[in-house]
Amino acid sequence: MKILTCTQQKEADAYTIANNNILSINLMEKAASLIADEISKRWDRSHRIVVFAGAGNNGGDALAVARLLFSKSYPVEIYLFNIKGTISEDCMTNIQRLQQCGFTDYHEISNAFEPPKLTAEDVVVDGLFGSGLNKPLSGGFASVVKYINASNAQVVSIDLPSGLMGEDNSNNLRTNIIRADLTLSIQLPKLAFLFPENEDIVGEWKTLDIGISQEFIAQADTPYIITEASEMSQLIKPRKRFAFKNNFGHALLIAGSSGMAGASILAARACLRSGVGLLTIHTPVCNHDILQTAVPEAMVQNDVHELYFAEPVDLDNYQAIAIGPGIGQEEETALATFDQLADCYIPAVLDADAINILSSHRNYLNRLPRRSILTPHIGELERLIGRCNDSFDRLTKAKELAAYLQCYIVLKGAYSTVITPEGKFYFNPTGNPGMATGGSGDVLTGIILALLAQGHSQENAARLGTFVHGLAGDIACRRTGEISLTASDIIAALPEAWKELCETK
Ligand SMILES: NC(=O)C1=CN([C@@H]2O[C@H](COP(=O)(O)OP(=O)(O)OC[C@H]3O[C@@H](n4cnc5c(N)ncnc54)[C@H](O)[C@@H]3O)[C@@H](O)[C@H]2O)[C@@H](O)CC1
Ligand SMILES: Nc1ncnc2c1ncn2[C@@H]1O[C@H](COP(=O)(O)OP(=O)(O)O)[C@@H](O)[C@H]1O
Ligand SMILES: [K+]
Repeated sequence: MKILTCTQQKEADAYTIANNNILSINLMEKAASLIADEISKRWDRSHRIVVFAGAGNNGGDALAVARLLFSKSYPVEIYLFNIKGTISEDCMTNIQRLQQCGFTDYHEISNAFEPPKLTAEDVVVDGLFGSGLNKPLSGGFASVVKYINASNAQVVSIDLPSGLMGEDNSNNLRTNIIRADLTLSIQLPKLAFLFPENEDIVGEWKTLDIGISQEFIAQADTPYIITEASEMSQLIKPRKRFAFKNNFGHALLIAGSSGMAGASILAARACLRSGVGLLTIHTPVCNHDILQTAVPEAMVQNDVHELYFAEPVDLDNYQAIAIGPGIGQEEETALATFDQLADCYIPAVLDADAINILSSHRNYLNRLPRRSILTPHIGELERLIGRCNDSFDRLTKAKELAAYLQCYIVLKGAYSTVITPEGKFYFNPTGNPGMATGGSGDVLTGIILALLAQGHSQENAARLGTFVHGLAGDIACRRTGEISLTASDIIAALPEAWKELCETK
C-alpha cells in the first residue's frame, strides 16, 4: 500500500473528481458516511457528539458527519471556527444542509470562544484541520487543541489529528496537536502514523476507502510503501519435485562468543526453519558442543579462538553470509569482521555486534560490500548516524547512509523499515510489542540469511524476511500473549507463518 504525502492526497482528490465522474461534495459525503458509521459502531446514542470544525474541507467532513449522526438521533453540538471569514465551498454547502434539516445547536466562532464543558462520556469529532494544514497550529487554534486535550472526552480525528503534519513534524509543537483516540484516515494512512513518537497523538488508526482513483494511486510517485501479504507471497518460489538441498543454498552464519551461544542458536534455528539447504555455523571453540547439541541440522566450524570470532572464513562454498549475532566487540573480532567483509563477494547480512563494530571503526565503513543488508534497531542505527531529533529525521539520515554505503538498512521496531540504496522505504505491517524481547533480532538475521542463500535479491530477502518474522511473531503472540512471548516462540511459529504466506493469494 502506498503512502502519499498530503500534497499528493489533494492531487488525488482533484484527479478523482475530474476523472471518476464524482462531485467533490459527494466525495465528502462518502467520507462522512463512513466516518459516521464507524462512530455509531463504537458509541451509542447515550454519548453526546461534540464537533469541532474548521473552515476548510476537513471541517466540511465534520459537519456532514454531524448531520448524519443527528439524523440517527445522536445528541450533537457543533463549533465551527471561522476566523478568517472564508469558508470552503463544500463546507458552506454542509452548513446549509444542516440548516435545512432543522439542526440548531450550531455555534460559529469568529473571535472569542466560550468552550463547552467536556466529560468522559462525550465524543469529540475533530475536524479542525486535515491534509490542508500548512504550518503548525498557534494562537486560538492551539488553545482549542489544548482545551480538547485537557478534557477526558474520547476524540475521533478526521483524516489526521488536527495540528499534525502528514510527514515532517520536526518544527511542530506536540502540545498544539490533537491527541486522538481514533484517527479515521481518508483512503490511505499518513507517514506520520508510523512513527513511535506519534502513537499517543494518532491513537488507533484506520483507513476509509472513499473511492479515490486507483489509477492515480498506481501512478503516484512515492518512496513510502507499506508491504502487503499478497506481494510477499508471490516472492515464494515453489519447490520442484526433483529439488535437492543444493538448490536452496549453503549459508554461513558467523555468530556467538563465550556467554552468547544463544544468539547463534536462535539465528541458526530460524535459518533452518526458513528453507535453507545447508547451514554452517562458524563459532569459537567454546560454543562447539552447545551448537552441535542445540542445532543438530547445522554443521559447526570452529574458529581458531576459544572464546570469540578471530579468523575470517573462506567463502568459496557458500551462497550467503550473516555475521554479528552475539559475536561481541573484541578488537580481534573487529579486525576479523573487516577482513571477512573486505573479501566478501556473496550476499551478506550484518547484525548486532557487527553493526556496533562498524560504529566504533568508522574508517572501515567503506569496506562494506555493496548491497549488504544491515539490520540495526534504533540504538544501533544512531550509533552509526548520530542522535536523531525524531523519526522523520532518522529516516532521512538512514536513507543518506543507505545511499552512501549502497546498502539496505532494515530499521527494526514496530513498522520495521527496509530502506534501499535507491531511497525507497518499505514499512512492515506485521509484528507486535511482544517481540520486544531479547533474541528476536537474531531470529530475523537467520531468516534473512536463509532467503539470501536461496537466491532472493537483497531487497526481497530483507522485505520478505521482515514480513514473515513479524507474521511468526503474531502467530506466536496468539498462543502466548505479548508478555510471555520469547524469541524461541517466534521460531516455533515460523512453520505456520511460511505455510500461511504460501497460501495467501
Ligand atoms: N473533495 C475533497 O477534496 C475531499 C476532501 N476531504 C477532506 O478535506 C481535507 C482537506 O481539506 P482542505 O484542503 O480544505 O484543508 P483543511 O480543511 O485541512 O484546512 C485548510 C484551511 O486551513 C488553513 N490553514 C492551514 N494551516 C493553518 C494553520 N496552521 N492555522 C490556521 N489556518 C490554517 C488554510 O489556509 C485553509 O484555509 C482532508 O483532510 C479531508 O478531511 C474529504 O472530504 C475527501 C474529499
Ligand atoms: N513493538 C514492536 N512491534 C513489532 N515488532 C517489534 C516490536 N518491538 C520489537 N519488534 C521486533 O523484534 C525484533 C527485535 O530485535 P532486536 O532489538 O535486535 O532484539 P535482540 O537484539 O534482542 O535480538 C525486531 O525485528 C523488531 O522489529
Ligand atoms: K482533523
